[in-house]
Amino acid sequence: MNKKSVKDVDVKGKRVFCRVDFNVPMQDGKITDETRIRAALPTIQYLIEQGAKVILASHLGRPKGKVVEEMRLTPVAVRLSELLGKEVKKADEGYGDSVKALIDTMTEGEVLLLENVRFYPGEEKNDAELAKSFAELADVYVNDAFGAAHRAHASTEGIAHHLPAVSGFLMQKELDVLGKALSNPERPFTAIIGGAKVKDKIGVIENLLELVDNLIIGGGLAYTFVKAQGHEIGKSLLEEDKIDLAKSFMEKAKAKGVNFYMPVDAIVADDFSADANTKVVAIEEIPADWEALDIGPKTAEIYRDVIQKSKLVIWNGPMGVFEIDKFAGGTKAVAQALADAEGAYSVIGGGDSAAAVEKFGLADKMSHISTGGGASLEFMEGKALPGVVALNDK
Ligand SMILES: Nc1ncnc2c1ncn2[C@@H]1O[C@H](COP(=O)(O)OP(=O)(O)OP(=O)(O)O)[C@@H](O)[C@H]1O
Ligand SMILES: O=C(O)[C@H](O)COP(=O)(O)O
Repeated sequence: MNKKSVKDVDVKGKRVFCRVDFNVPMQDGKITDETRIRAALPTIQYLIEQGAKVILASHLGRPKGKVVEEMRLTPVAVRLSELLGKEVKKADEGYGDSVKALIDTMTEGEVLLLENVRFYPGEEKNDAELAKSFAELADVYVNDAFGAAHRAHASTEGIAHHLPAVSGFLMQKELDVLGKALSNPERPFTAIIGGAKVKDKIGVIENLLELVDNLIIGGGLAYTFVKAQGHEIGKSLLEEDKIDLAKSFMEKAKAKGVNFYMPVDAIVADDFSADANTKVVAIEEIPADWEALDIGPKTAEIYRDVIQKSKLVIWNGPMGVFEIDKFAGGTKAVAQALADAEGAYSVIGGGDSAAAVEKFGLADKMSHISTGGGASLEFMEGKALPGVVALNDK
């Protein structure tokens, strides 16, 4: 990567504003998945060891510029303190005099977590004044929030214009792994694209069609492609206005010699629920009153075979409604195929696919699980990430 990292600056005794992505799922005030907190530890620990005054900032949820009590970062400070084995102070504000006073009392190696930066309307607007207010708290800016790097916000982009601005270790690792995969892929290179909607995956399919040997389609978005092939899809998810686009993707794949894999069978249900009646049908035989909620066993077998023969696999989006056990089989089969494919480097593109791999207990079998959902998707679309662009060049 051509951006400076935390190793390229002297942080000893300095106040370091470190943007992390602690946007973790919470239920009743409890953190239900702490992956993102753990992923930020190497940078935080390094800053502590180097004798920096570590000022951490993050968003949590989407409070839309207002204080939302349930979205305070207090539970994160408590957990982080346990993971670091040292006290993490927690500010009740994100900037201003009260925060400055707290920072004035900090000694080298101490850690302070600021309040949710999205409590301020200026954060998501990338307001210049707010960015300055954040910058006034520190001497150096470190961005380790890969998960939020696709957002041009005051704490991810604006602040970088006021301080020496470098990347953290997580940011570096994510960019290195994803960047290498897209610029110099080992072949055969396979991309698996699932999830709910074609509309959300247009950019990524377009970009990957230029790069991959195999493109595997699954999830709700697959049925717009099935319809584009001329089959009836019953009540399955359909984006009418994307049928022509789906056709053009299939034609482009053919022209480029990309193998385009689509479901050949599906698990259909008479209702979108855990108690629905289900059956396996061939893809051209989806009954009018039923909806396809998972790929079928024959499809899973074909996809497994392609995955096994690949050297690099990138996966974004589940193959079915994996939150309901009855429709989780296809997603699980793909996850298992990746886990078993010893010769393949497997990259999970964050979001729901990462949650699925966790749910099936296969996370430690994957080569890299991105901490960014939207960020990894935009990266795979070939877009520049504002939070990265703003950092200092080497
Ligand atoms: N056949 C299907 N019919 C309806 N919904 C489906 C189907 N297959 C998958 N889904 C749903 O798609 C959702 C995931 O889609 P989404 O596009 O958000 O995936 P993603 O890109 O992995 O997520 P993220 O945006 O978090 O990265 C899941 O909630 C899943 O239940
Ligand atoms: O969860 C994420 O993908 C990141 O933390 C970004 O969150 P956002 O989609 O609310 O900007």
